[in-house]
Amino acid sequence: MFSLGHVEGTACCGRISRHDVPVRSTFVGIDDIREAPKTAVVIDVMRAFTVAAWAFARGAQRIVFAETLASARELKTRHPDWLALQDGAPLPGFDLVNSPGLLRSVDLQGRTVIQKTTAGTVGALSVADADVVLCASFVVADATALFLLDHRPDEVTFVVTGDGGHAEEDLACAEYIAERVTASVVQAAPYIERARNSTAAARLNDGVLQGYEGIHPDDVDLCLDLNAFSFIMLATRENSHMVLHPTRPAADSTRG
Ligand SMILES: O=C(O)[C@H](CS(=O)(=O)O)OP(=O)(O)O
Ligand SMILES: [Mg+2]
Repeated sequence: MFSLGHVEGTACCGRISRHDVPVRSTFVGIDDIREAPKTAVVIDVMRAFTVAAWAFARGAQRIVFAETLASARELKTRHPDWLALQDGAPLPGFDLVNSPGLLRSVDLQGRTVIQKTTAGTVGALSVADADVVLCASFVVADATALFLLDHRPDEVTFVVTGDGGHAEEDLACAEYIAERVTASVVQAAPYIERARNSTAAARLNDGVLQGYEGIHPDDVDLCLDLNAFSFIMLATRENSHMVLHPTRPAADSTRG
């Protein structure tokens, strides 16, 4: 498996290292998107794409994004064996909630999950026409950076889904991934601390204190668990749906 940590950050012995090819990164909120970018990385750390990664870790085969709660219920009606997931307190007609702490004990082997959340799934659907759509969070950060390093698009549009494009946890994760693509060594701790001190983290911790359903005491820590998983999450169009799949970056053999 290719290790990002060992790629030289500068030209060495005449060899142009991978990091010398600039990848231009832009960071936008959902409402800033006017046209589909070529390569989009949709970030939702707390909690949609931490939850999505945990769903795959628990055996889910794919995740279908729903535009609205109503369309999620309609999909569930048409496909009763699919599991419907939404954020907030449990709702009638839904099977799961958008909590990694609650999801990590559920067996999802071979299942299709319908996911509708406040920000993450909206962000993914807003760039559905992009050539490449990755959905990411800290738990798949380096794998996502490796994919970008491998594919080296000229430009990457990071969609910061939370708080109108200003969610500190999402921006920190996006900046970490962007840095991981261009620099050979990156200290992750400052990025993780920005997320730990974010409004979203405070909201979740407060929700635990208030006893809100649909939040687990471990949710924040699970969202900050850097590189818990080594797969990426690629979203593609399937018929009229946008579907997320876990994909392993190609095993490295010849990368310099
Ligand atoms: O479920 C979550 O943690 C959030 C709720 S909110 O956006 O912070 O209100 O939704 P998500 O779409 O996962 O960011
Ligand atoms: Mg979020």
